[in-house]
Amino acid sequence: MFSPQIQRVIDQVDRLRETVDDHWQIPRDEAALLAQLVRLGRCVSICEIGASYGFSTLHLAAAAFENGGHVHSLEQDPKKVAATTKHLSEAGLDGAATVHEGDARATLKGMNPGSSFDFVFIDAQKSQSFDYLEAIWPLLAPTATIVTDNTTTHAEELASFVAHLRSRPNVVSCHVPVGNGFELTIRRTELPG
Ligand SMILES: C[S@@+](CC[C@H](N)C(=O)[O-])C[C@H]1O[C@@H](n2cnc3c(N)ncnc32)[C@H](O)[C@@H]1O
Repeated sequence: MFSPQIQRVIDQVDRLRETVDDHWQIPRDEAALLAQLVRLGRCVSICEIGASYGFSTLHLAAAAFENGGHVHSLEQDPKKVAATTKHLSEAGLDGAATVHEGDARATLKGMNPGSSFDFVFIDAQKSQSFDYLEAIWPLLAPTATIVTDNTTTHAEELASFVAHLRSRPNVVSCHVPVGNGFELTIRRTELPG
């Protein structure tokens, strides 16, 4: 599914699950599906909120690279920013992704990604989900996919957020029970408002 160089780094970061307490990365099957969604949508301008050590970032960047696209990944922990940047470089994907250090809510406010985002992966603090959505909404392309992680593992905590997402204009949205479970939302400006 990926080149040997990229797969080697993905496997290396995957092993952090056994050694690092704060890895918090999505399961392998979910990461593979994310990459397939980016490929399927031919997405080129991707935003990730919450990189951790770069497991999901590597998948998104590998698929974005195939599409000639770029990932902007937002992470507040400097140690994880450094690690993710290193992992991207080891995978030969440093040109396909930029890791932005800081609170995503502030980063998004000052952000000019060049082209509006056609794919967003939200995987940071569940209690801040509404803030991320409000900050990202003006930066979305007319057709955009938004994946919100943990809708199985944190179903109760995310219930009002998911209900809100589904009620927004120009949106179709459903639960995908893979990995941690995620909400797959498509915003298309020509859908009913
Ligand atoms: C679940 S982990 C991300 C896992 C990663 N997506 C993966 O699957 O490999 C959540 C990350 O979000 C970061 N985070 C939490 N709140 C944040 C915020 N407000 N801005 C930026 N990063 C944040 C944490 O430091 C943590 O590394």
